[in-house]
Amino acid sequence: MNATETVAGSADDSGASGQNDLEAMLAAARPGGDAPAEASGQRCGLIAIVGKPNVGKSTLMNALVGQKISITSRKAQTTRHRITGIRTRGATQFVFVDTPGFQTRHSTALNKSLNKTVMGAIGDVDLILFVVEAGSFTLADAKVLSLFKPGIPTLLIANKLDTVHRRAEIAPWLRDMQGRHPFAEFVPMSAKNKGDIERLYGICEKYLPEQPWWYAEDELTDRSEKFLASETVREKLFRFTGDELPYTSTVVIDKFDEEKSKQHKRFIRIAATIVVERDGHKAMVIGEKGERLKRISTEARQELEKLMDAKVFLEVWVKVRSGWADDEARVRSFGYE
Ligand SMILES: Nc1nc2c(ncn2[C@@H]2O[C@H](COP(=O)(O)OP(=O)(O)OP(=O)(O)O)[C@@H](O)[C@H]2O)c(=O)[nH]1
Repeated sequence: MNATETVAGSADDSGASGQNDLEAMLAAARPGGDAPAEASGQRCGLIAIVGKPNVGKSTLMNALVGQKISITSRKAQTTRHRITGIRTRGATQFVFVDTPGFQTRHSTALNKSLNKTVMGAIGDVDLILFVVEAGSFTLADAKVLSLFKPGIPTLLIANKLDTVHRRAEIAPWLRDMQGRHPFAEFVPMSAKNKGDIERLYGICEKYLPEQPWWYAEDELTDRSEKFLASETVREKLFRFTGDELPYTSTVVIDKFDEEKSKQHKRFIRIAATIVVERDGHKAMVIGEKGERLKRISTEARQELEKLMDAKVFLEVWVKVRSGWADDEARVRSFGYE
């Protein structure tokens, strides 16, 4: 067993905003298709970042991908996994796959679907980054860990090391962790520390197989623009409602049409529906005199215009679907299966 004792410095502010990713579970097909021609010395592989909610997965993902994910590719989805980010450094292409926050507390149909997606996402990756908070291991962490199939190299990412004031306590904790799973390596670090992120690339690299890259060097994501639209509205929804709104609220894109325009290079018309569970939630989203909904749509539109380099017309509706998180058929109809 190889313990990589990395002691991080203090956190800086480079961590990007956390992204909750409930929408990230639409399956597709495996990479391949238009892969670049054979190239010697190249490495490329799939990496899943997995862990219970709030351990810093999104922060880590954003730090590893290097910048806010933007649309760079309009080609059809060619991966079975949902690719969150692609980063090419030197001879290695790191392809990060998405795993929704693992939910252990509730067991609605939505959560069952989420958990299935987590298992699907990590079944055939090349490397798993199992993220926990340094010095802590709870039942929820154990539940996530219990899903891992043997044989896939797994790094224990002991994140938020900057919040651990007594570093001496980490060594016995790491020894305890050794007994819990045959981890390939231990990486105590802070997702907010640039030096740690650099070191992590070096560690991950050797677990990725030698094979030609799947994507062009400058591609960052292969998510569709429609998906990006729903995610952007969702991000603004949660930003402006804070913790008040339950995570079961979601965003459905009803219309996504690119139209011809004389004035604009690209003109995209989008209709989105925010689906909430109760009338009270609907009122919360709409806000006083519609102010909150207006802010959500304005900010989402402005961001989408930048991301897609287009003029965007965005309409956002709010609908109440009571109990939808418990209704399996409905969860499927929203594309979560
Ligand atoms: N101090 C410190 N805080 C961190 C670090 N990494 C993440 N955080 C914070 O931890 C909180 C949760 O981070 P996220 O990246 O949203 O966590 P997540 O695991 O993606 O959470 P879910 O989306 O709920 O699954 C945020 O407030 C982050 O700023 C770190 O290395 N040090």
